[in-house]
Amino acid sequence: MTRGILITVSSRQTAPKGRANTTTGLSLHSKLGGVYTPDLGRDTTVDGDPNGTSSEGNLCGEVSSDTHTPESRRRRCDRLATNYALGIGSAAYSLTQQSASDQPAYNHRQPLISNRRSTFTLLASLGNVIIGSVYEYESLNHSNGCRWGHHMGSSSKSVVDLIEASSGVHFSGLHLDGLEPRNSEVEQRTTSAAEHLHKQPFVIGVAGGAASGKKAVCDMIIEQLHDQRVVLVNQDSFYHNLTPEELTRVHEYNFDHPDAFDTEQLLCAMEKLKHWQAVDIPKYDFKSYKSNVFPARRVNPSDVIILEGILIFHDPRVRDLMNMKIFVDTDADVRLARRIRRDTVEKSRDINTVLDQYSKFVKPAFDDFILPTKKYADIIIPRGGDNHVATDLIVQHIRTKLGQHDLCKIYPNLYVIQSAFQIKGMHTLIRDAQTTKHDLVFYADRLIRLVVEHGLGHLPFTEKQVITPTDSVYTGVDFCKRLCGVSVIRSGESMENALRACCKGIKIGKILIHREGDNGQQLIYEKLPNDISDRHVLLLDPILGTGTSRCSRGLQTLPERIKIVTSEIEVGLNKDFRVIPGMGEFGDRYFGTDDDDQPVVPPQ
Ligand SMILES: Nc1ncnc2c1ncn2[C@@H]1O[C@H](COP(=O)(O)OP(=O)(O)O)[C@@H](O)[C@H]1O
Ligand SMILES: O=c1ccn([C@@H]2O[C@H](COP(=O)(O)O)[C@@H](O)[C@H]2O)c(=O)[nH]1
Repeated sequence: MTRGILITVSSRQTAPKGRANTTTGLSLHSKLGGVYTPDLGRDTTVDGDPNGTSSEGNLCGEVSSDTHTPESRRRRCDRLATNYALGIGSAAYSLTQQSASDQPAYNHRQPLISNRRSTFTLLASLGNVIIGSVYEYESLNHSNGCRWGHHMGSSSKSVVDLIEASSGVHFSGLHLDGLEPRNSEVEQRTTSAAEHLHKQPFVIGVAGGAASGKKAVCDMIIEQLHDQRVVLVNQDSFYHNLTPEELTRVHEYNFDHPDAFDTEQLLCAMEKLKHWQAVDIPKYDFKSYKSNVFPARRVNPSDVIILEGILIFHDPRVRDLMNMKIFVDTDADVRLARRIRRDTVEKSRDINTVLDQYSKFVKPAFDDFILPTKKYADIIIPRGGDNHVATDLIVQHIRTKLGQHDLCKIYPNLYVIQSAFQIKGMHTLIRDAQTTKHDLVFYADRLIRLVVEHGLGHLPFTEKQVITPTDSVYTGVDFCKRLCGVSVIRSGESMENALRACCKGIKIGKILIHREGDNGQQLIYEKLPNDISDRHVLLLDPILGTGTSRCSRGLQTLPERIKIVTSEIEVGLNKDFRVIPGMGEFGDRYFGTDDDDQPVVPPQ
């Protein structure tokens, strides 16, 4: 026997006529006066079964409480990790897992399945503000025995009430813990975050053994980026000054140990540069072993900062500053030969001292501290400065990143579809408060279709050969077919048609998130395909505008296999936490619920 909630109604915009599964009609008045018809589980279909008649995929079907225990629900949501989040405007929403580091490696031909505890990570990319919330799925009232498909808190309001409450400023699940909306402190925090993030420099780390050619590589990068503002910061500048006692026994001092560096001072300097402030960087003197002999070097903030040094990848806090990590990998004998020449010629040291230092400190430290950091590198350059192909590729990548939005420089998983005047034009119309509903829907649909197509382009594929009508072989690709969509009620429903148009018969689930949380719960309703764990998930949410600093954690911990695709990134938030320039209440505008004269009523 099956039991559960069945709420299926058609909204004027999206429900095809004649869909058979409507059993309960339900509509509500939005705060703005329009009538909104919730679309909970409406007309969701199964792969190859566009009528949604299969019991497997009929998400509007009834729900058995015993087959959907909290545990099974949790497991299924754990698996929601194979996701793509699609959005227009500032949309960026994803479900991700808590521990990115212990995930199985991404295999682009295999959907990822995991039973680990999930964290729902809500992401918003608002111009240069990254804000949002993170909350753990396990905290979402599993113990109340609530059934799959029901709204989730025992003392929660009805789904309809919650949708009603969700109208107004669209926050898509803003977690308001510790955040008092509309107070001036928060406003200030938001503004300053926006300012800081506005000019995030691109930070490149270059590590490798002493005399491996790090400086040579940096010089080549700087030379090729002559039209950009690039600064080089050497880890050498942050050597601790030697005490008088250490100076008397300098040959016993280990300059290759991580403790030889004042990493706190380096972090301080980087903090300033990242926040667009000039900084004075000491100049280390290899002869006196002091960094206060020469005047400090004034370093101005720049678009690109190169951090170079033997142990620059050693401290995780320094590594975390980097957008790109390069390890210069040069043979030990080449390094030694270069070092002997450099230290005898440039530093006037005698060869025995150089060899002693090498065997006592330099080589052991390379093996113990430097080589183990090679694993952190994004790029390993064999032969150092001789490798022109590698430096060309690196410079190309940096140029691409510099041409992108700041957020894309920092977060490799964020994709903004390439802007063209057509796209700008559609945004112009959608954002224009004077645009009629008819035009808004028309242009939003066009734009959404592009975002969906773009998102689908990120799906895994295999090579496929076909025979053309001219009997020729064409080598192409075959995209993964195990897909499903999950729309975030309700504005996400505006994207369902585009997804259906691109993927015939695709299953689409739904989630409802309450912006302020209902009894501490933000995930209010969910209806997901049973076999979601075997599918790649496209999460649909057109606009996302939220407001806590906790969100940056979400973006930073975003596993690579979760991608966010959007058509534009907003400038920021205003004092009322509305996305600016924004496009207003997209759901209301799209579904017509902001228009008293045109109520949307379900077909009876
Ligand atoms: N490709 C190369 N061929 C010959 N000598 C090199 C090459 N790259 C660097 N050197 C020399 O080796 C020494 C160390 O190079 P450098 O780039 O300063 O290494 P690091 O910054 O890793 O200490 C320098 O004297 C430099 O002139
Ligand atoms: O006073 C000092 C300080 C450092 N060293 C050696 O320098 C290298 C690191 O510099 P690179 O430019 O990266 O080669 C390191 O191996 C130290 O041993 C020194 O000899 N004296």
